[in-house]
Amino acid sequence: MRRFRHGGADGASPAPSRSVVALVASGAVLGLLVALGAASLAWNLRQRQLQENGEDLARLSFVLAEQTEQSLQSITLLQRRILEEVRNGQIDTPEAFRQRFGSPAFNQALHDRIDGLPQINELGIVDNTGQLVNFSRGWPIPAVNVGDRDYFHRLSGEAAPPYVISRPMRSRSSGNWTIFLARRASAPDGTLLGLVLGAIELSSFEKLYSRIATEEGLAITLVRRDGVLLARFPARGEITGQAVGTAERFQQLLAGGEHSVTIQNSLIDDQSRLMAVQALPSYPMGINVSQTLHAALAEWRQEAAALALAVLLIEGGIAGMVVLGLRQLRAQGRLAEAWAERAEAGRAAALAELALAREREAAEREARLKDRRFARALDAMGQGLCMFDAAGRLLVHNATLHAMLQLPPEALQAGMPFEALEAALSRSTILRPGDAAALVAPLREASRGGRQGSFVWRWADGRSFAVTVQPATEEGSWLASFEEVTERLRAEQQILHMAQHDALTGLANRTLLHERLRQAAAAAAARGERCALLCLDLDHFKVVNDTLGHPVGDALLQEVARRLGCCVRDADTAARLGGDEFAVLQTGISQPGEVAQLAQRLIEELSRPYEIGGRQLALGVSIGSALAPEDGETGETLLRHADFALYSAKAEGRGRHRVFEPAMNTRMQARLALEAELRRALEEGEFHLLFQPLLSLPDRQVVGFEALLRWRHPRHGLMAPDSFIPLAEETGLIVPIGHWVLREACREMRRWPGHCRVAVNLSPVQLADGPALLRSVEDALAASGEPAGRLELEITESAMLRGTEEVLDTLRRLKERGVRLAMDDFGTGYSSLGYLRTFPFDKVKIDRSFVRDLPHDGESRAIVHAVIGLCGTLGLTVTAEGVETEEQLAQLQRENCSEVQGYLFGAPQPAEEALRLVRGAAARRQDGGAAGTAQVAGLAADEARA
Ligand SMILES: Nc1nc2c(ncn2[C@@H]2O[C@@H]3COP(=O)(O)O[C@H]4[C@@H](O)[C@H](n5cnc6c(=O)[nH]c(N)nc65)O[C@@H]4COP(=O)(O)O[C@H]3[C@H]2O)c(=O)[nH]1
Repeated sequence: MRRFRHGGADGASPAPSRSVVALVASGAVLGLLVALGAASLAWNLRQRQLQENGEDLARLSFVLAEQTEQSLQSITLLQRRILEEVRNGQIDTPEAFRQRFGSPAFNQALHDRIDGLPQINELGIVDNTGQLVNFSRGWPIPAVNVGDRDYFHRLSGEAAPPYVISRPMRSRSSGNWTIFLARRASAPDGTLLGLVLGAIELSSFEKLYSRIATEEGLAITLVRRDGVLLARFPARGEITGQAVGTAERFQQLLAGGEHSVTIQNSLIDDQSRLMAVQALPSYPMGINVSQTLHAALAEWRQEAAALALAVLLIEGGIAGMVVLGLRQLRAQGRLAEAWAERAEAGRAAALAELALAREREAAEREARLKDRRFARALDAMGQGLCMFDAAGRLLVHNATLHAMLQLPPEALQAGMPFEALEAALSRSTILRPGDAAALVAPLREASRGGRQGSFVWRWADGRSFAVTVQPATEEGSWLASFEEVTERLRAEQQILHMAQHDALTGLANRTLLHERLRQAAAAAAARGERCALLCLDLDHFKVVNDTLGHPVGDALLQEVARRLGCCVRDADTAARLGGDEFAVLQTGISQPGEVAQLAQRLIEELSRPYEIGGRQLALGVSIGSALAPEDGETGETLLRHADFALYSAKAEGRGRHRVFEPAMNTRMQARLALEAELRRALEEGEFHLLFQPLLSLPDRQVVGFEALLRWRHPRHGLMAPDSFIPLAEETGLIVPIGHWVLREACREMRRWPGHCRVAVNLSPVQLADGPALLRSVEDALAASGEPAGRLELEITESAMLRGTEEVLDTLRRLKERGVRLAMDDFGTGYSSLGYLRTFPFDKVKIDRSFVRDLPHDGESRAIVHAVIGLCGTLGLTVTAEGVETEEQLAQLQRENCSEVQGYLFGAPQPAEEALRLVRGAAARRQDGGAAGTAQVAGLAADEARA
């Protein structure tokens, strides 16, 4: 009381003025510290945001570079195979090159080779003058010359590089923006023979990028290392093919290491961008994935705004407190004066004190309000937040964190140590056992000064949260923020999954299989852990796909993949290598017999009938396997050896499993040589036809011949069709060969009397392309000038098994044209009788396996009886095949069979002998009498025996 009176008396009180200065100074220092702390926090958040976005961009550029590399690898593989053919075929002049690779047969081969490789648009062959001589797009080849193209100049000159990736240009065959991967074919003396071209349309890259680059400000660019722009999303068509940088700039962007991320000014849109550049490992190209800084920092701007608001509120709070303190000091001063001047005016002083108390109360209310506003701002943040002091006790947290964890309001309390926090989290209804401990352990570590930075907190229910731990103030307090990143992680996982899995079946793709194979082979070589690679090929899938259409083919492949998945263990890898090729990597093998057991299981499972779209389908599977480390120590060797074993399995009749043996290496070379020879045989005229007579009953008159193909091989001599037709069907060569057979058979028929027909065998592969078959038949008939009714086409019953509307339509159109249709090998397929009603056949040929056992075998007798009876009802001719004895003939005559064919009447014979046979028979008919016919049979039987 005295102190106040004294100060008030001399009018210059030093104590209150010192308090005022101290109060204002501490308010200013506190405000400054808060502002500095917030600025530092904002800067750290910005750096973290850039780092996270940069990592995302780097990951994406890596995945896209891998995928582009794969596309180019598939072209390179196909080109190398063609260049190997140049070397193996000892092609050493440009003329020989043009002849070998400019043929229709090679056109079909090109088409087949890119079948199932959607990333390649076209394969082409160019001669040494730049003239296009073949391409996979079709036949005939348009007159196109690429002699003026940059890649032709570079590859045709001296010291040419092994290959060139062209500038983007409009393809002269398709008109679309395209880049070419061109390789030079040289003779052994270095002479230019021509080029092998692989084309990729740029729109395929741009489509892919547009699907991926959905985030704002994202751009994906494919560039050549010399800075030429190949493709970009968002598209900038006007600068495609132009240099948008230099080789130096490209190097500079890569300088930061494999996954370098930098901030650069884009040379394309002049915007400041966060860029990640990834070079392709084997080609002079790179992927640049970038995001505008504006878009990259969008999230950060929101956080910074919330922080600024929070700082503003805190600063306001501090200012309020200072003002309040000043007022209080002033009030104290006034009160002291009042005490001094009016000591006896107790009542007035009491009133003043009361007023002061009210004022203080109001100021406190104001401060509480500001606190609440601050808390509300914190709660409004999208991220969950909590702050800990240096001793690891909870200081502050926001409502977002509460909501995220679905905790009751009182669960988190200021001052809580970690043990209490873990106990509180364990009471959350959505956290599972272990989730709380998984969070608190790294937080505790952070409080000891260990782990600061970001980590992902995964919940047992599949959700993930990015937790960022960072220092908050110098006194050792620190902040943990929580953001749900489940969707973002899922999207990243999905991109990774897409790059490693087959889109149709979801199985591992070739890239992933190679990776796992490499790891397993390395483990086998280093630690003796055995693994095996099984290569699978679906028998006859191509025919099903071609005849029933791709949707059915796709559904079938998906079902195959599902069954495959059921047969293997989790540790194994089931993969689709493309088309109908699958593979299984079996690991952890203790006995080699386990491989055979798995192969048997796969054969049984995949051969069970399939029900697709209400239709029953049958497939077989052939399997080849190789075991590591015995059969190969690297992934490549294992794959090659399993492939050889697969070829052996297919060659031995399909539907079986073969284990790799060293001798297969040699056999494989022989098979590849046979394939090359088959291609050459057509051009060199090594095929010819034999003709086997068809006789009517009961008069035994020759009514036609079946044309049967033979190959006069320069080294192996005469080859029967069974030894090369399956390979011709597999490679598609059966189409040009079948066309030759039709023309040749119709040409020969012109020399026979008018009542004699010629029968020609059709392969299911020919039947699969109806329009091409119709053209081929038209062409053969037009060239011979003979009526269509003299041509009979034999279609095997197994081809009909895959019958569809399209096949039926082709048969109807052939029938409308007047061609006769015969069902061959009747009785060897399923539900044969149904086909006779549905398909427009004129004739049925009973398979020789039923005729062989006549007349003694009761079952064969019953089948022959039933077929002849049914065909009689339907008005169809019946030909019995493979008649060898008089006994068989007598039984067939008893059943009223209408036609016969077999060694008893004549073996397949050269055209001149067939001609002599019909002319002799005609002469004898003019003489009249069955004696003549009997002679025909006797003569033919002699020939058969000879
Ligand atoms: N045991 C016995 N066999 C007899 C008798 N009479 C004829 N054969 C043989 O039975 C086969 C009849 O032809 P296929 O059933 O159409 O069966 C043919 C046909 O499916 C196919 N083929 C032949 N030429 C062609 C062709 O130009 N194109 C197509 N796609 N396939 C052809 O090759 C198969 C085998 O032809 P080839 O070896 O010439 O064998 C011929 C013929 O020599 C007999 O009394 N007893």
